[in-house]
Amino acid sequence: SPKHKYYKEINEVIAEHIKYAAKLDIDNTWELIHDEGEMKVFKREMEEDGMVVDPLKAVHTVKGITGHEVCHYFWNPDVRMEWEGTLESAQVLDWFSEDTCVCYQIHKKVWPTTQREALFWTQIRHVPNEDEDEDGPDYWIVCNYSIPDHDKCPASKNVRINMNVAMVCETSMEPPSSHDGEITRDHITCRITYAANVNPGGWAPASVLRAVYKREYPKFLKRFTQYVMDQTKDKPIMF
Ligand SMILES: CC(C)(C)c1cc(CCc2ccccn2)cc(-c2ccc(S(=O)(=O)CCO)cc2)c1
Repeated sequence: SPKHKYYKEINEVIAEHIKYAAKLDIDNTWELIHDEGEMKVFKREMEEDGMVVDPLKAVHTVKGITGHEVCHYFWNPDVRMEWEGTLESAQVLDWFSEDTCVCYQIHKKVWPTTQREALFWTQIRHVPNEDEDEDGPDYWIVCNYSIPDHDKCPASKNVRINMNVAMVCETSMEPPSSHDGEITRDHITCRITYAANVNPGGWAPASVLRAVYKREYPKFLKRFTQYVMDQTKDKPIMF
C-alpha cells in the first residue's frame, strides 16, 4: 500500500536514475564543458518553450570518502546551507519517512534574473549489489525531484524552478591483500555521477543561464566534495 502520496513516483524516478547511472552513456551528444583533474562536466543544449533546460551530467572520482558519506552530506537538510553557496534559505516542510523529506529552498538572486526557489522531495537510498557474486555494483543515491505544491509551502513571488537531480555514487576499495584487514581512507575511492535536469522557470536570457551553468556547476561539485572530505577526515568511515 502506498505509504504516502509520492511513494510510487519516488520509486519510479529513483529506478530511472539508477538505470542511467549504471549505463553512463556519455556519447558524442554530450558536450564537455569542464575538465579538471578527475572531474568532467558535460551538458546537452536543450530548450523547452524557449527556456534553456540543458541537461547536465558530471563524473568525478574522489579518494578518501565513500558513496555513503557523499550521499549523506548531499541529502542531509541540516547541513545544506553549509555547502550550497547559492542558497538564501532552506527548510524541511515534511517528512515522508526517515530517508525522504520535502524541502523548500530559496536561491540567491542571480543578476539579471528573477529570484528562484525550489520545492522538492529528496530521498537517500542504498542500492546494494543484488546479484550474489561479490563484485556487482553497490550504489548510494540521492534524488531531488520537484513537486508542484505542498500545503506548508510559503507563498512567494519567486520563480519556481523545476528539477530532477540525482547524485549516484559507487565506492571501491583496494584489494584486501594490500592491507592487514584495517581499511583506512587511503584505501577508498568514490566514483560520483551527478545528473541535473533543471528548468529554471520563468524567463532568463539563454546566454546568462549557459554562463551560470558553466560557472556554477563545477564550482558546486568542487566545493561540495571538498566539504565532505573536510567533514569526514577525522571521523570513522561510513561504509
Ligand atoms: C540555472 C541553473 C544552473 C539551472 C540553476 C538555477 C538555480 C536557481 C538559482 C539561479 C541561478 C542562475 C540563474 C537563475 N537562478 C538552481 C539550480 C540548482 C538547484 C538545485 C541543485 S541540487 O543539486 O539539487 C543541490 C541542492 O540545492 C543544483 C542546481 C540550477
